[in-house]
Amino acid sequence: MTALDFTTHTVPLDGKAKISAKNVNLWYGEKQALYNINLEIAEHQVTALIGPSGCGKSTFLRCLNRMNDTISICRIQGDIRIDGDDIYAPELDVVHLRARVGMVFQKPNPFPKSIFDNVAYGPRLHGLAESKDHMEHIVKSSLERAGLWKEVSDRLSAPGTGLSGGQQQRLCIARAIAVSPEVILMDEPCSALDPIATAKIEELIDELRENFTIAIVTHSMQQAARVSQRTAFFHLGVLVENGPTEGIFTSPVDKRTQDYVTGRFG
Ligand SMILES: Nc1ncnc2c1ncn2[C@@H]1O[C@H](COP(=O)(O)OP(=O)(O)OP(=O)(O)O)[C@@H](O)[C@H]1O
Repeated sequence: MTALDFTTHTVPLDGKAKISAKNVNLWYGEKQALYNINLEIAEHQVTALIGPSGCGKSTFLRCLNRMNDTISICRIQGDIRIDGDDIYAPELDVVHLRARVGMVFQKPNPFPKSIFDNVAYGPRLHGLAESKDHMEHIVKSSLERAGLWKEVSDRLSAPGTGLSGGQQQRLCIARAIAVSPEVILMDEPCSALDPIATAKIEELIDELRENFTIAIVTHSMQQAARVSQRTAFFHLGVLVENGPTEGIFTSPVDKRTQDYVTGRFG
């Protein structure tokens, strides 16, 4: 077995970092899944996390809103900050963190509630609406921003689970937006969708970056190229290369990145 190559090539951000991860190591039990990750995520940009299956991209994404806390055998070391706030600080309120850093999963997972209540869930939990009218405004504007309002405005009390797969995923995006997060994490959000629904979500991602910082895990290099401004390539738990997306795909520096983006493995 060849030794792991821990080299990381980084093209620094040209704007502000919203998230900064330093020397992040992570273990599931005895097995190390992330090795000394140093990555900055640019504000109001889309950062794609790519790499072969099992390379640690979802694990890293889940570090950013402490979703890994729910896995008892998971242990993390290092420093992750959002706008300078240490998200692993002992006094930090994880519920508040997850309102700042929302998440959209691979499979659309609306709650078994009405469309309205799916979107109103977070604002209710966090006491964000001052009145019934205010709540209605939050729900409407979240559905509008998720590009779903026109399709559901006449059936807000129908179950969210009755929508098509693509609509359900946009409902989940509306649910994430409703609490005004600063960052949205997306873990392969289009993998269960057909090409038309995928195109709609990709378009939406591009619009959302105006107001949010987005990190997206994707298996599709075409998708990473279409939606992201920066790309981070992971391999065997190591962050191999990160920089502007075009550079990663057209002139990668590391042989491992070259092999992946040219389809030699993965
Ligand atoms: N809950 C868990 N318990 C134990 N090991 C885990 C757990 N989740 C992930 N792993 C392991 O950590 C490593 C990284 O997994 P991760 O899911 O982050 O990779 P990935 O790059 O997102 O893969 P994929 O593209 O297949 O989703 C893998 O070896 C995986 O088996």
